[in-house]
Amino acid sequence: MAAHPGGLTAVAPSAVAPRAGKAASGTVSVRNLIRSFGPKGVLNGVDLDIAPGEFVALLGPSGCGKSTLLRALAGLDHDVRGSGVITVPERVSVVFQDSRLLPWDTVLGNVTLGLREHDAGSRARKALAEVGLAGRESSWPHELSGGEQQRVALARSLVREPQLLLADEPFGALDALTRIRMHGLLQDLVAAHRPAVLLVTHDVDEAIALADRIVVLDSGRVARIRTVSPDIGSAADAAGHEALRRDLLADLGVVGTTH
Ligand SMILES: Nc1ncnc2c1ncn2[C@@H]1O[C@H](COP(=O)(O)OP(=O)(O)OP(=O)(O)O)[C@@H](O)[C@H]1O
Repeated sequence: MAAHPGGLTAVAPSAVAPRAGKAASGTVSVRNLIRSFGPKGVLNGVDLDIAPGEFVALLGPSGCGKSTLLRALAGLDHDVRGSGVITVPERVSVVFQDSRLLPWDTVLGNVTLGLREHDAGSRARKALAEVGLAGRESSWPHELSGGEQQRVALARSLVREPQLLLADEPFGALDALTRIRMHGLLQDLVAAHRPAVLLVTHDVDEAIALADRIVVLDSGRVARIRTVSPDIGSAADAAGHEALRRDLLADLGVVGTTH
């Protein structure tokens, strides 16, 4: 196991740094993860496993710690108090709600950013074609719509062939129609590249549409794990879809809601 690039550091003598390592197998494992910002406890003993190629959605009320968990897996937070053990694969990519493209570089430049391989350009062009942006390599980020910018962000993530894709509300800022299109695109990309995925979302329907398993976080702990049947999207299982939706809304404390 190697050290986590994010440096999961303990700053208080009473806190033990979350230990992090890399799993060659591509497995994700979180054990008894505790995290706090100042006096505020955010994650209070999270256990989570994600198998290679598995798609897990993370739902939970606002402020329950979803992004904190994702950031812990990404190794993004520094000077944070906590303890626990995190194991992630070697290659991890992250996408956020905003595309975080560099405004001073072209679409192609953004996708190849940091890639040193001699074939980076051709791989980036292929990734852009996969997300439906062939021919837009020379465009600047400001010339793209919000949905197109998120497509570039997805291409930038996938060109690195991640074993784990961490996605923090990647479609949260998009309109409903673009969002549905992006769901289809993400499904195609995941089927082609087979990364494990952890998707943070507020959207129950998005979670049901995309995930193999849905983890509900509450008060910094895993409150519920629900498996999504592969048939759930089919017309034949409309009742199953509705029942799962109802159960998840109840998990989230939303009762008596049908839509
Ligand atoms: N860097 C930080 N410094 C201080 N407090 C933080 C920091 N990051 C997160 N928090 C706090 O931790 C708690 C959990 O935040 P987090 O963003 O993980 O929640 P979330 O479930 O993703 O919320 P939302 O659904 O609203 O995005 C919040 O109360 C937040 O204010």
